[in-house]
Amino acid sequence: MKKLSDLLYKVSIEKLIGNVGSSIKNISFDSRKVEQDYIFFAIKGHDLDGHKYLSQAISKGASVIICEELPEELLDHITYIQVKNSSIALGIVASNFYNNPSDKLTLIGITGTNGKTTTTTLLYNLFTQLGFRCALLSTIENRISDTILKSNHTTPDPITINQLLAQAVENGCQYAFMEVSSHGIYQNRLAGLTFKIGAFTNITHDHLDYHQTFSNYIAAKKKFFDELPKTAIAVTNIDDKNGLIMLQNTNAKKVTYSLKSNSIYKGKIIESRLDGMLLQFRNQEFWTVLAGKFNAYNELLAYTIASELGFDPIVVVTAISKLQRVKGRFETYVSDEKKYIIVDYAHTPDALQNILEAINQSRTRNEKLITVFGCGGHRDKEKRPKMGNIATRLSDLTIITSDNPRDENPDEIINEIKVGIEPQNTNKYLTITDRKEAIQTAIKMAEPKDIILIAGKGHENFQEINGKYFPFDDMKIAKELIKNT
Ligand SMILES: CC(=O)N[C@H]1[C@@H](OP(=O)(O)OP(=O)(O)OC[C@H]2O[C@@H](n3ccc(=O)[nH]c3=O)[C@H](O)[C@@H]2O)O[C@H](CO)[C@@H](O)[C@@H]1O[C@H](C)C(=O)N[C@@H](C)C(=O)N[C@H](CCC(=O)O)C(=O)O
Ligand SMILES: Nc1ncnc2c1ncn2[C@@H]1O[C@H](COP(=O)(O)OP(=O)(O)OP(=O)(O)O)[C@@H](O)[C@H]1O
Ligand SMILES: N[C@H](CCC[C@H](N)C(=O)O)C(=O)O
Ligand SMILES: [Mg+2]
Repeated sequence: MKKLSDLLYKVSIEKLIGNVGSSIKNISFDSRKVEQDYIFFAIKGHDLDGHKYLSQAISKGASVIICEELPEELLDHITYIQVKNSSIALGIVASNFYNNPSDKLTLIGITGTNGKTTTTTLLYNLFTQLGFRCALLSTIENRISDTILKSNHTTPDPITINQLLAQAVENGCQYAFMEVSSHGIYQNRLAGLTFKIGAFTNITHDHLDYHQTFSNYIAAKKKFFDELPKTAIAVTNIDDKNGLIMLQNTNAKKVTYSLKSNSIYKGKIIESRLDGMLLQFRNQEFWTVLAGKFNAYNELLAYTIASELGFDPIVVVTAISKLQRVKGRFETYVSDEKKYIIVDYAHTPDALQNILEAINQSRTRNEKLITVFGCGGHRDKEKRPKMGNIATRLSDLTIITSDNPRDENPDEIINEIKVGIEPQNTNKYLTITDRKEAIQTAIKMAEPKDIILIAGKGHENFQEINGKYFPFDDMKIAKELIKNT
């Protein structure tokens, strides 16, 4: 049990009704999960308003309500705390409840449209290699040292974040690397956390279904940097045209990295191949098995962060040169017949363009490039025609198929993708709704040395159709089909 008064430390309270001397068993923002002696946070959400569930929370045992609007009828045995923003209060109380774990380790957050999972995973592997116990909060999985825990979000809710970080502290972790999504920033899932470094990868078209406009989306990302303390370091990619905006109003130390513009941490690609790259960071050259220009950015960001944390650049580069590819990110497999399979999580127009350009820059053009991809249902529809345009423009053949249709009709999604195809490319694509069949067709059509890119689902091991999750793993399926074709 924790003392309510201790949990309220740093929360700015507008009005308090009741006493703060009581003991609290746990905290929740979901009335369905409340038990005896819980604090319930009423949050105005995307679809529902948590203020509608006060009586359910109380009947399940909540003794304290933290809300933005007080109910008309107040009960004697309940403590009501009115705040300006319940989600910010939730973040602060969640940190207090778990003894402020982010103060006890070095927390690094990475935001941006693409590259968050790759960079946080590279950092986790890099710092583990340097001999530290580390934690990772990512889209693919959460890790506390060697223990792998399931991840349901890119950036989880504040209770889960603090629970994971507390576990990390208990486990002796010194560093934690986490992905910071724009949803997470906008919904104040990071309130109450102490970051040592906040870093920006890039910003391109995604999630406009949620943020409505591109400037809102930029503002959501920028908020992360605006809220960093003076003691933190704000790192940005200045090759991205919105990179400097992130640093405009931050109190943190400002650090830049780039492959093109002039910056503090300057990198260069000397040679680029499908099986790796020769890179130069500042004046040190090294070979990496990661492929694609975007991975040069991801490795450069990892290098920048490690250098800013005080590690010797030579030690860092040596460790970076040993890093392996991240699951579902430019993951490759070459069959006995020398058909080349690449599985990548490119699920935005920018990411698809980047991976296709990376492949095109590293091939001879004596072989065909076949792209298999679709777009997720119940997600930003503006991505669809753009991705149709890019795939057909940059591949010899495109097989448009389903991603995770969710509650949408997969054929309608495919039709929306087709809208973006330019007239000169209309003879360069097929549509096959069933993703496995689409992969099989690509494998059958490929000849030795041809390259098949399977994009959009990366590490995912399921396909979500109408609320059901069917087992589906692009790489596993491709390998099985290659064996049996
Ligand atoms: C649209 C969105 O982001 N929703 C997230 C948000 O839910 P919400 O607050 O809007 O929920 P709501 O349904 O409107 O309900 C409002 C409040 O009423 C409460 N409630 C509701 C019903 C009830 O009976 N009792 C009750 O108390 C809810 O617990 C909530 O506090 O806050 C929840 C807790 O943090 C999240 O789990 C939830 O994620 C949903 C499931 C989701 O799908 N989110 C995706 C889009 C997402 O967050 N993605 C990003 C980025 C992905 C990427 O590109 O990498 C991520 O970080 O994962
Ligand atoms: N730095 C980068 N710049 C541009 N594209 C990238 C970069 N890094 C990765 N990509 C592309 O974006 C895809 C997704 O990468 P990654 O999973 O690392 O991004 P993310 O930011 O975690 O995405 P999500 O928002 O889904 O969590 C990769 O499969 C690759 O095609
Ligand atoms: N985190 C992203 C991942 C999209 C992956 C793609 N396979 C899809 O299902 O649209 C999202 O939820 O929008
Ligand atoms: Mg991610």
